[in-house]
Amino acid sequence: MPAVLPAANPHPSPLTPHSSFDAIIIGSGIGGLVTATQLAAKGAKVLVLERYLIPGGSAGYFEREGYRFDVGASMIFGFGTQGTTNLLTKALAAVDVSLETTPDPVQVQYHLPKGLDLKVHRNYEKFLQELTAYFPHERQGIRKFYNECWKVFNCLNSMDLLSLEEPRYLTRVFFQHPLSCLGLAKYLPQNVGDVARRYIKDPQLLQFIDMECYIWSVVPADMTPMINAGMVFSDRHYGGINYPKGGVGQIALKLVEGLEKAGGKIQYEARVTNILTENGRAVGVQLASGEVYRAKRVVSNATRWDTFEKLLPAEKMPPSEQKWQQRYQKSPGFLNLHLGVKADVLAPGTECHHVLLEDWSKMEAAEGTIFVSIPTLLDSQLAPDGYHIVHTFTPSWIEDWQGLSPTQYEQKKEDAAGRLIDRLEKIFPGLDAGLDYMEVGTPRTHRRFLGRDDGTYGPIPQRKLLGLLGMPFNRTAVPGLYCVGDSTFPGQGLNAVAFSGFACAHRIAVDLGL
Ligand SMILES: NC(=O)c1ccc[n+]([C@@H]2O[C@H](COP(=O)([O-])OP(=O)(O)OC[C@H]3O[C@@H](n4cnc5c(N)ncnc54)[C@H](O)[C@@H]3O)[C@@H](O)[C@H]2O)c1
Ligand SMILES: CC(C)=CCC/C(C)=C/C=C/C(C)=C/C=C/C(C)=C/C=C/C=C(C)/C=C/C=C(C)/C=C/C=C(\C)CCC=C(C)C
Repeated sequence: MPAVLPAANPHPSPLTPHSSFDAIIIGSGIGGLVTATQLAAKGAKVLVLERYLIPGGSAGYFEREGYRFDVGASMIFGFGTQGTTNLLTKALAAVDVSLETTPDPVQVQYHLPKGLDLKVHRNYEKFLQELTAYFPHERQGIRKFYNECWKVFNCLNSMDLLSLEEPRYLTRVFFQHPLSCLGLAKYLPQNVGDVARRYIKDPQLLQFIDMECYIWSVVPADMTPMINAGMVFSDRHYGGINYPKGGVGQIALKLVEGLEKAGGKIQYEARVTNILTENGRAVGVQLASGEVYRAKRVVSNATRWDTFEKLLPAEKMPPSEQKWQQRYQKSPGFLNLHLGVKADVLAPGTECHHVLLEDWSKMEAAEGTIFVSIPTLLDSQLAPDGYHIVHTFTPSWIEDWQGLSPTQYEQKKEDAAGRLIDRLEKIFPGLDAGLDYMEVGTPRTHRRFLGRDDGTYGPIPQRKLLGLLGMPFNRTAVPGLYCVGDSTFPGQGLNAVAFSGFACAHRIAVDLGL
C-alpha cells in the first residue's frame, strides 16, 4: 500500500505559535477540501493540515508498476452539469478549476441470487424496463417508488444547498421555494424501507431495494435515509455517474490547486495530535512534530470518533457526542483487492461497476456482497497498455485482522483474496489466470493510511432512526470547533461530504462575518 508515513518526532521542539489563521482544517478529504476552498474563495486565510503525503483521504490514489489505483470507490456522483446538486462540479468551479469527466452509461450491473442479473442504466426508462421485466406484477409499484425518490431529488435540485444551521439562509430558501422546503422537511425523518413497502409487496423485489441501498449506505433500506436515496436513485439518471480523467485522485489534486490559487495553504505530513482549547473554546491545533497553529475556527475532517476520542480528551466528551455514539456505530471497513489483469479477461461490452451476491442472507455479512470497479474501462490511461484495473472490495471488520503476526496477516490476506477471486470467476472467467498485479488492503490498511478509526467506511445507525434527523450538522458542542465529512449530515459519499463542506464553510463564513 502507499508509502509508510513518517513517524511522529519523539523530541518535539517547544511550542512555537505560528501566525494565526481564520480557519484550520484538519484533513484533506473531499469534505475538508471543499470547506477550505469555499472559505478561501470568500477571502478567508485558510490552512489545511494533512497527515499523509498527498490529499484526498479515501478519495486518494496510489501508483504501482504502471497502474494508478483509486483508494476508494470509483463510482462518482456530483459531476453533473446542471441543477444545484452537482456539488463536485460547483466546488471545483468556485476556485476556478475543472476536471474532464467520462460519462458511465450504466451505474452498476447486479449479479444477484436466483438469476437476478440487471443493469441500472443512466437512462431512467431503460432501467425501469429492465427491472420490470423481472417483476412484471410490480410494474406500478416500481415506478411509484422510484418516482417518489425523484420528488426528493427535485426539491433538492431546485435550491442552493448551504448550511441548514444558518437561519437567514433557511428563511430565504423557504420564501423562494416553499414547496421544496416543505417536501424536504417531510422526507427528513423517513427511511427508504417504509416508502418502498408502501408500493412494493414482492419480497425479492424488496430485497433488491435493500441491495440498492446497501451498496452505498452499507445498511438495508429500513435504515437508509430517504433524502440520501432521493439523491442517489435520481442523480444517477440526471447528472449521471461520471469518472474524472486521470482517476478519482484528480478531484483532490485539483481542489488543492484551486485552494492555493485562492491564497489558501496546505501542509502534508502534518498529523494533528491535539485540538487546543482555551476556556473550553477551540483555538488551534498541535502537530505530532510539536508545532502549534492558532486559528479563529478549527474544522475536523477526521471521523467524529477520532475527533472526540483522540484529538480531544475522551473523558471530556460532550454529552451531545455521547448521544451521537449511542445512535451511530462504525460500519465495517472493506477488504480491498487492487488487481491488474490482462485486458482479454474482460468480455467486450463489460460494464465498469458490478455487485455480486449468491445468497440473500449474506448481504450484510463480512465477505458477503462483492463490489467491483473497473475504472480503466472509462480511462485506459490508468493501466499499462493491454491491462485493466479490477478493484474488488467486500465488507470486513477490523476485529478479524487484529492480533496476527506479520506472516499470519499476509497469509490471511492471501486466503481471503483467493476466495474473492474464485467467486469472481463466475462473472469474469479467466480472472485468476489473467492476474498481473495484486495488492490487498484490509481495514487495518485504511486505519493506518486514511487515519479512520478502525478503518471504518463511516457511521451507520445502531438501530432504525428517524431518517437523517439524528445526523449532526457542522457546529459542535465545543465553541470554535466544527466537523465536516461523513460523520456529519448527510453522511457517506463524495457528493454528500461535498455538501457537508459547502455547509460548513457557509456557517463559518457567517460566524466570521466574511
Ligand atoms: N464513490 C464515492 O462516492 C466515494 C469515493 C471515495 C470516497 N468516498 C467517500 O468519501 C467519504 C470520506 O470523505 P471525508 O471528507 O469524510 O474524509 P476522508 O476520510 O476521506 O479524509 C479525511 C482526511 O483527513 C486526514 N486526517 C485524519 N486525521 C488527521 C489528523 N489527525 N491530522 C491530519 N490529517 C488527518 C486523513 O489522512 C484524510 O486525508 C467517505 O464517505 C467515503 O466513502 C466516496
Ligand atoms: C425551512 C423548512 C421548513 C425546512 C427545511 C428543509 C430543508 C431545506 C432541508 C434540506 C435538506 C438538504 C439540503 C439535504 C441535502 C442532502 C444531500 C446533499 C444529500 C446527498 C447525498 C448523497 C449521497 C448519500 C451519496 C452517496 C454516494 C455513495 C456513498 C457512493 C458510494 C459508492 C460506492 C461505495 C461504490 C459502490 C459500488 C460498486 C463498486 C458497485
